[in-house]
Amino acid sequence: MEAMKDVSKLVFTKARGGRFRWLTISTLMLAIGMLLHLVSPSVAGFTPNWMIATYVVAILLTKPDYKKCLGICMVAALMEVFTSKSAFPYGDFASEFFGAYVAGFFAHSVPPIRIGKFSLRPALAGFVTTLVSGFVFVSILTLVMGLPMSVYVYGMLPMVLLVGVGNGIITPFLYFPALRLFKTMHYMAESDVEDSDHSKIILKQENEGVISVEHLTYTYPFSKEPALKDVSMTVQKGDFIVVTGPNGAGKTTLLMSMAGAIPHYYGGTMQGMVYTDGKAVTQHTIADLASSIGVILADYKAQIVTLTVGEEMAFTLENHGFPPEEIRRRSEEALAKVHLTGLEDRKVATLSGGQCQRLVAAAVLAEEPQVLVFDEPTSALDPEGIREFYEMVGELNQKEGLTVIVAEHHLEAALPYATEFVLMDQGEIISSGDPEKVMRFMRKSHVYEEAIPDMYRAQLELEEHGFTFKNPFLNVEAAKESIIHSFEGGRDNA
Ligand SMILES: Nc1ncnc2c1ncn2[C@@H]1O[C@H](COP(=O)(O)OP(=O)(O)OP(=O)(O)O)[C@@H](O)[C@H]1O
Repeated sequence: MEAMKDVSKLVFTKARGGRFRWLTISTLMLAIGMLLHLVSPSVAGFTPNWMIATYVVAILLTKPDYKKCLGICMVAALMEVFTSKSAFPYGDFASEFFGAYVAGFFAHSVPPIRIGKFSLRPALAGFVTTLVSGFVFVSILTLVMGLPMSVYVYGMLPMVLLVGVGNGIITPFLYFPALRLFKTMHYMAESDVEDSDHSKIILKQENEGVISVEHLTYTYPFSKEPALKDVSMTVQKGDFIVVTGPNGAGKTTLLMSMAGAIPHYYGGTMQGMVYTDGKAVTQHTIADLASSIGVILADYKAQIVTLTVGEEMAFTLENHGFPPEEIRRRSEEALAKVHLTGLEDRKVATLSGGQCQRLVAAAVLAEEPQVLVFDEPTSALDPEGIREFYEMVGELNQKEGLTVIVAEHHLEAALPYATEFVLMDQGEIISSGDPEKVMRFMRKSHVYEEAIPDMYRAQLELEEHGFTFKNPFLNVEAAKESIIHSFEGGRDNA
């Protein structure tokens, strides 16, 4: 470790984001490579190696780490083995092993080398990767088949050189249109800049808490204005935090930064830092973060990937490699917590919206996270569904000790459970603390005043007429008690 940075405010992060986009782009490129391989005619016995050209393009575009480069190239090799007419197709596995590292080297360590706006890197990467991969392939073929040296030297090696030149020409023709296409789809990073590497610095959490957001200013890729501006906030174990604010205030962005999706998935630029479990979010892997912080998105149906409740519960747990009895135990416990016990065989399509949402919560709970993050969970629920939802989340918080963070516009049902209420506007936290204090601020400053629940608004209006109340009207019981108390002599000026 080189340097000590204990002032989070100074930490700058640039991330390309899209941790999984490499998979999408590579799959598409390899599919294109396979099609071209099958249909391209050979000219005088010569065809370019489309598979190498397309995996080089995929690796240059997405710059995955070397392990992922190897993964991409092994898939390419498998496709080559299935379609190869060579006498020893398995040599492709060895040749593409070397190809992976050469292409990875060009992506990570070779600068773009520009002539005007045009980068020479794709042509060079296509040429050199094909030479290395081809050389390994023909050498193995010669050895395995016992071919004469003269065939190797005067036939195969010149052919490798020729295919290398061919690939040096076709690779840019694939690279630049693909770059343009994926950029218009916002699949690409804004620029060639590498992700910030914080591996050599010690980042120290300043405030204690399971999550600590410290002076965070964050700008999405392709965006000029920051979505969060110098936001600081601490989440303590067992907290129930409700975040509100007008549309575009930055609620989802704040939640995504606490869950680590920012910057790991979204990319963008960040000043300041978010810490979970005492560790900077940029120094966690996304897998670590996903198992300690469970996220239920506003579009929760997009998180369902299987057909039945039981399958959905098992899906992530199987991916974690848990044995069947552990999967059964965790599934049953998590379904019980969201009141869906016994529905394992039900088709997901037959569940109500509220049940689907609880299923997603159960699947997340089965991973036994410490923190649950809900982004606008009640936007598609009716009033009864909203009430039931908060009863369930309230139980998870109070009985199971889970820390809960919710972005919410429907405050009436959420606030009775809140230990802390946060008001955001234009990317900033403008008030936070107990719900009563923040709602008074909303009323006084006219920021998102319309979201104040009717019951509490009535209390504030009555207070403006000189009444005082024992308890804030955060739920019917508290309001009833306060009104009775007031009639029994709590009125100030009347
Ligand atoms: N993926 C994105 N790329 C670029 N800008 C984004 C992206 N997502 C959100 N923004 C912008 O960031 C700002 C904050 O958005 P965010 O979704 O966090 O607000 P919000 O308070 O959750 O709003 P809502 O209540 O409408 O969901 C907005 O200006 C929004 O346009």
